[in-house]
Amino acid sequence: MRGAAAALALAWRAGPWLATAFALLTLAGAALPVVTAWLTKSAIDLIARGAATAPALTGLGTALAACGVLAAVVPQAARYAREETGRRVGLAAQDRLFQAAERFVGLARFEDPVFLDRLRMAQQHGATTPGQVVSAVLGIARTTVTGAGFLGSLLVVGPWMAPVVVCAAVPSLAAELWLARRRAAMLWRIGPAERREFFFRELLVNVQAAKEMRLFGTGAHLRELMNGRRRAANAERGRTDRRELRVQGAAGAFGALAAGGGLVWALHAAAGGGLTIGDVSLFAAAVAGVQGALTGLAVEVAAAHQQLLLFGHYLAVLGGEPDLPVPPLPRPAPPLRRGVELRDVWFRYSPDHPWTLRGLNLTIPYGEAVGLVGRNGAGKSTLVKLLCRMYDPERGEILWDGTDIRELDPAGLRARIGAVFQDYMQYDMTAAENIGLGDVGRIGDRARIEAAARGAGAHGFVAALPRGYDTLLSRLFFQGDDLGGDLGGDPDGGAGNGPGGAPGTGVLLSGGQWQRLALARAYLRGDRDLLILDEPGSGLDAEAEHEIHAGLREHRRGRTSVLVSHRLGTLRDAGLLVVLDGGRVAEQGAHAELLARGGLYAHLFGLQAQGYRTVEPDDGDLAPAFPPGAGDGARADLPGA
Ligand SMILES: Nc1ncnc2c1ncn2[C@@H]1O[C@H](COP(=O)(O)OP(=O)(O)OP(=O)(O)O)[C@@H](O)[C@H]1O
Repeated sequence: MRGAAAALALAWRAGPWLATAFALLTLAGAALPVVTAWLTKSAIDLIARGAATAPALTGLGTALAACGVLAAVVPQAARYAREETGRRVGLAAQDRLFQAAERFVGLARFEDPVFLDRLRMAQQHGATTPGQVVSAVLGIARTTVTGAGFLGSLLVVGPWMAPVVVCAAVPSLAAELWLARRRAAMLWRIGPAERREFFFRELLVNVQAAKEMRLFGTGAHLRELMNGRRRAANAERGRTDRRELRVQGAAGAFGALAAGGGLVWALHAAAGGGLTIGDVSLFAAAVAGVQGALTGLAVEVAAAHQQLLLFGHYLAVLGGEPDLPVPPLPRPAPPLRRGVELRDVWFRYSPDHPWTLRGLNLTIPYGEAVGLVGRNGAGKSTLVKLLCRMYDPERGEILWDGTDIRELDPAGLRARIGAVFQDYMQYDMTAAENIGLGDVGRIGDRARIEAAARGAGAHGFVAALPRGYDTLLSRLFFQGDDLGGDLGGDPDGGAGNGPGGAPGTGVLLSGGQWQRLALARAYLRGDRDLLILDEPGSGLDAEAEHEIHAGLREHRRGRTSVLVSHRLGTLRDAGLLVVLDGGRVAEQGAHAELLARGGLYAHLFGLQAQGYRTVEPDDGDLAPAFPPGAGDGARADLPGA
């Protein structure tokens, strides 16, 4: 009932007038068959009794014709009202669903397969169920009106037949409800297989996957994995369909036998003079009408029941518990004045995963450029995500100027942070939008976007694109064929970039160019209190890396920032270098201090520097160019020096 009320409320809010019109048209359509049957009976009886006068026949004929016209028009109008209601409800339901998904503060929900299955069901059924429930409720009302009308007629013509016909339909109703529950359970059961099938389906047409698929010849293998999921899901669906066939067939045959028996009685009664010919016509229409109505009722109730069971997933997502606790009245995140401190932070991605951070203690002082270093898997990106509160530590705390970030408004905290993630996004949108999404409040501010692009070394190649900043960075769509319009929009309002204003194709960027755009996106938020850059230069050529890190050094001066990089040369002048190992801070200090200490940093730095040596081993210099403790003497050989 809660689901039905929620679905109906959604439909009502989406368009009260439309919903009312839909209801009235449906009820009018329901009354028409009963009125038509009575008019037909009256006409037949008048003619059979020889009492038909011309005006009476004209009146009845005109009324029947009017019913015919209405019967032709009303269902069309009702269908339009239903479709329009469905469209509006679909939009409202989709918007509410994605708002709800956005309300989850962190990332954990999106890594939980049960939640993802539920989200898929919610997406599939959230948009359509409310419209279908409205249809079903009105369908129930329609069949009830039609059924009640015919049942009344049956009571007049053959009173004992009415309960028989009703009882004959009861098994059908019970069977439909049982089947609906089984079908909803089956859809939930096959959800994971269908989600995997969807994954393989997307993979098979994904341009990035296409390269490896062609080279490694994995297409057939992946296709088989996809088909296997479809076969398994089809087998379950087939089993359900066969069960429905058996159960519905038996219930239908039972009802038909009852109706057939009644018809035999009516024919005998008419032959014996107990019923008029008009009565027989009305009786046949009434039996068919009541049975049709009851079967329709069973189907509508069952469909609504099934939809509501599935709609439960939509409501579960909407009313889902927050993934990370937020106090009812969170404090606004204040401007950073002292720094961010991680105190004895323990974190693992779930209780099934090993600890990623194990009692990590670290202070990021205000105004300091911090460099974060460590082997693959040491936990650097995890630390970055915790700083943005994508997850909460299981033990310990993260303090923003002394306040636990769990007490702060998450949106307010994030508004104070600018970041480039290691797995940054490449949006299939225009270059301006790709940068502007860093700060949607300024997405139309072309001057700021250009300034951010210049800072990230992206302005040159963006300006040289066919439509400059308005060039679509995608080959998935045509430029200018978007009915909804671009977010950042062309200030001149131009449409396509093809010849004659026709839609043109977009452009693809290189890996390093994408990376510079991601950096520009972060620069658009460059005035934020904390700047986090996770491997911002990994795809850049040597020249670009040098140029960008010089810009970054300038940008980070006096700002609180964390830069993660494996290219240790780019971090050497960070005020504080922090080395992570085994989920803890293994060492920290300035470059020279760490080299002198001869620990992990010195080891990694030495290995990397060896690769940049200009002196060949044959020259007698077999030792690493930067042995532990070599200090600044070897600096000249390193890029970014
Ligand atoms: N979303 C996740 N779910 C489960 N485990 C994860 C997740 N993300 C990372 N991990 C695990 O956490 C550990 C630390 O990963 P993280 O990405 O923080 O390392 P990193 O230091 O940034 O490594 P790299 O230098 O390779 O980027 C790894 O063992 C990884 O498998």
